[in-house]
Amino acid sequence: MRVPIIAANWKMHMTVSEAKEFVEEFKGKIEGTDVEVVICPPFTLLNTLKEITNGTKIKIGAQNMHWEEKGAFTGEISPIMLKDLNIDYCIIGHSERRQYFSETDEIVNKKVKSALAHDIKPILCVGETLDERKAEKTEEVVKKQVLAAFKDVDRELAKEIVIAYEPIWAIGTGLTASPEDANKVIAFIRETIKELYGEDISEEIRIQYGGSVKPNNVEDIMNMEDIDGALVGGASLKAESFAQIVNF
Ligand SMILES: O=C(CO)COP(=O)(O)O
Repeated sequence: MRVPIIAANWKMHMTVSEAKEFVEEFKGKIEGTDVEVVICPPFTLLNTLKEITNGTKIKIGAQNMHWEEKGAFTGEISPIMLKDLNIDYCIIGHSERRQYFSETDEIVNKKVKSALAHDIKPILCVGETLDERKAEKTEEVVKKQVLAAFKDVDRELAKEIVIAYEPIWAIGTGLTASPEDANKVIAFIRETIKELYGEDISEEIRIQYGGSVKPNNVEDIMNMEDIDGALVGGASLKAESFAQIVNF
């Protein structure tokens, strides 16, 4: 049985006072949930959020990390620093990082391996552009991203990775893949994991959908057989709407 996981990606939003207000309202609304709930805020909020969510069901993740433990990498944050704050998860390879910060499949693979080595669970993002979808290359693109990200990752650690399938054309656009289409690609990703690690790992690994998930479409998405959760951007910024999503 895979435990569903719904994660907030706050991207470059929220101040300390906004985050405190959010948690104050949000924590009481999700007490009854069996879903694993993760909030991934900007680095500046990790410490505060870790403190104020202590004793709640909320886990905290970062949105990015460097793969090295320390060194002359101005502006970067290392896995040691994240672990120092007891951070549970880290989003890796989000399409915005691939697109605006030139993250390649090789970099994503280094970050995935480094996160796992430091006991941080990666939320690994993959997904195709609109042009790639129109050219019917979705499976090819997603498979290449998955194979590259999992390169040299041991079986036992592989199952700790959460994969987020986020079609780029559905992010922040209000367009969503239909639940059936999203499920089809996610089932294909699961098949790819099976080819790599066998059926037991592929049945255990959790795969989320991301891209304009809202309170009004989350239930249809979560009801699909292969979809184990959601990675939510815009609709995770308000406690009320993110709580509705978690309580789908
Ligand atoms: O990129 C996303 C989550 O990582 C999705 O963002 P939206 O939910 O705003 O489309």
